[in-house]
Amino acid sequence: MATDPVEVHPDAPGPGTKLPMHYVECFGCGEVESGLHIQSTVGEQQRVFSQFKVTEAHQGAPGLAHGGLLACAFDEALGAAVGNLLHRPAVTGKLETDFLRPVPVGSTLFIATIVDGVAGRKIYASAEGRLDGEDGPLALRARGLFVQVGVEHFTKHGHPDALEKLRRSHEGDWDINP
Ligand SMILES: CCCCCCCC/C=C\CCCCCCCC(=O)SCCNC(=O)CCNC(=O)[C@H](O)C(C)(C)COP(=O)(O)OP(=O)(O)OC[C@H]1O[C@@H](n2cnc3c(N)ncnc32)[C@H](O)[C@@H]1OP(=O)(O)O
Repeated sequence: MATDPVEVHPDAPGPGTKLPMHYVECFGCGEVESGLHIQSTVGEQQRVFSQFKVTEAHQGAPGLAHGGLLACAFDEALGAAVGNLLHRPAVTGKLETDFLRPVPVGSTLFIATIVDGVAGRKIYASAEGRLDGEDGPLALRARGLFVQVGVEHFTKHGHPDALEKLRRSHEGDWDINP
């Protein structure tokens, strides 16, 4: 698959910037009580670093994180990297996850994401998740294809007040006017 190199948007937040939640009701990064509460920070070049603290609310097997929620954590981390670094509204078209080690309740998953390449509306990103530290044991790998969409994707398919809700959630550094 041939891709163009990633061009980080000139207005993208710089390295070290802690990313705001993109939507207060988002299960991945918002204020939902049993949500994932993922926090992300911009890294160098086209990288973003995210953390997911696994609690009892996130169990599948006793004491272990649910695989679907781990995939959700990667969806959020990859999507945050794509959206914030490229400033392109995009949705997940495909998400592939390799589960290499169990992730216990009480651990923190350190997710390192890189935006790999762009081909028209298609944006490719990948990530690794390590246990309890940036250099901890490798627990997961994921690859995602995100597809750029227009604002009508959210207004047509989602809540009629989608743009207003996003505006209220966001800190205003995104142009989400149709
Ligand atoms: C205005 C608001 C802005 C807000 C920004 C705020 C800041 C945010 C910053 C950051 C935070 C973000 C954090 C979010 C994280 C979570 C993200 C999610 O979970 S998103 C929900 C789950 N995903 C869906 O619900 C998609 C459902 N699917 C669709 O709507 C469509 O299928 C869509 C848009 C993905 C594609 O449909 P088509 O009709 O527009 O385009 P077609 O032609 O089908 O695909 C375009 C290209 O992509 C390939 N493609 C699409 N899906 C593929 C797949 N599954 N596998 C392989 N290729 C695929 C196609 O083959 C095509 O490629 P070829 O151009 O021909 O080369």
